[in-house]
Amino acid sequence: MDSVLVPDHDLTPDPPADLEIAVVRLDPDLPLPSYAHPGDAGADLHTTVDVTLAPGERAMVPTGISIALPDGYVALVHPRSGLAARHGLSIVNTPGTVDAGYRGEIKVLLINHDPVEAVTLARGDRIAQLVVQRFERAMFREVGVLPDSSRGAGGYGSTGTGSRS
Ligand SMILES: O=c1ccn([C@H]2C[C@H](O)[C@@H](COP(=O)(O)OP(=O)(O)OP(=O)(O)O)O2)c(=O)[nH]1
Ligand SMILES: [Mg+2]
Repeated sequence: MDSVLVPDHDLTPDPPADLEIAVVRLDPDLPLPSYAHPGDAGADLHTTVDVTLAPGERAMVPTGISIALPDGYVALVHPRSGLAARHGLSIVNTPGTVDAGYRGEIKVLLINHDPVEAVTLARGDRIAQLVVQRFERAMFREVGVLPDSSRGAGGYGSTGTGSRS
């Protein structure tokens, strides 16, 4: 091994942001999206409304913010693992895709997967997290035959589940 990359996210209390994103607060009483810890990938989003989801129920929940991403960036709306573990709460379309040109309010399509318990969220609760990423814009060039690969058409469990070592 040539080198070991040493993480510095715990050593730098407040690392500089890599990217500035314009945000409009449609609900000025609620905070901007924010990272819970230095080095976190996801900035938490808040609900502007009280909401209760019965078992199996889903709802489109407003976050009170709209953003303008620079070209070449996307924001992905991911579930929070604590809510998933405790309540079975997830996102129907996880991860939701917020396109760079979208200027509307970011909304979260929550779903309660718990078979028995309802889940209640209060205005201001952190319900999801936004991960901002660069992406590549592809040019889909049609060809007659694809290049060979080791995997080929194998998928959907073709390698099994046991240890492969
Ligand atoms: O979880 C999400 C997913 C999407 N959006 C917003 C931003 C996104 O840019 C827009 C459209 O999303 P998407 O492309 O996933 O939906 P669609 O069903 O393809 O709608 P459209 O035809 O408007 O693209 O909706 C959200 O606020 N939250
Ligand atoms: Mg779309």
